[in-house]
Amino acid sequence: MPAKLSVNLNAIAMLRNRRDLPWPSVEALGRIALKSGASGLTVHPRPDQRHIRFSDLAVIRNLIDDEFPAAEFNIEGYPTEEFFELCAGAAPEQVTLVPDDPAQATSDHGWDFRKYQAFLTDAVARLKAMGCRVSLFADGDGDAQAVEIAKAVGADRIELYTGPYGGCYDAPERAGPILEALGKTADAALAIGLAVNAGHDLTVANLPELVKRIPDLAEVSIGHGLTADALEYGMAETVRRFRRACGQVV
Ligand SMILES: CC(=O)[C@@H](O)[C@H](O)COP(=O)(O)O
Ligand SMILES: NCC(=O)COP(=O)(O)O
Repeated sequence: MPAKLSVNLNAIAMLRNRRDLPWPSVEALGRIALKSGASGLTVHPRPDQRHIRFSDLAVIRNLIDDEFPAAEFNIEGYPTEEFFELCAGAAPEQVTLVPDDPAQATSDHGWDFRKYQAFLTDAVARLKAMGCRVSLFADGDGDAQAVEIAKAVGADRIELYTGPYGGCYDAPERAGPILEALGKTADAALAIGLAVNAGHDLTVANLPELVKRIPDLAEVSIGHGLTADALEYGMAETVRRFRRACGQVV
């Protein structure tokens, strides 16, 4: 089965937060994404709420429940008490735990599974008790032992951190070994019954090779590149609408 697409709304929320105005609306754009066949919506609320606000979570939960009951809500973040409370309130189908420092601009590494084994065992158990599927953000460095620890702490899935792969956009000759290491990590996970997600800096250009190397990829979550494309491919019609609003005959 082809990988499912979960649309990450963080970039939309970040644009919205430039002004004290309700647009672009995470609800409206989330609705368009789901109407267009995305299988879920992803958010990564950070403690300073610089992208997704905590109040967005109920809006997205209601959107899914009321209009797209087959879709999934995926919430990503570092497991603080505040994060557990957000998950308890929003009841996401999937939680992806990410080892982010609050000051980090964006996610840039997976868990150190050896160091955080006990911590993750507790966090995963708490989330599973809430009924959430749990995925753990993992470096795609081919470390099979790390993947075994991800399984041992009770996770259902890992999410491969694809930032270094996405970073090869201007030097595709560097992508081969990075893709192979991601593939080896996925092979190790799938062999022990862990499903595999992937995300970070994925694009229309780099997805085909990724899904070819990892045909059993369960889900990709994509925000930044997808939002950039939405702007680029939506710009022409939008300029025509504004020209009409100016009274121009278009
Ligand atoms: C875990 C991950 O790689 C992404 O979810 C990332 O956190 C996207 O969030 P930002 O768009 O806020 O960088
Ligand atoms: N989990 C990765 C994600 O949700 C989106 O990352 P990006 O496409 O914004 O880099």
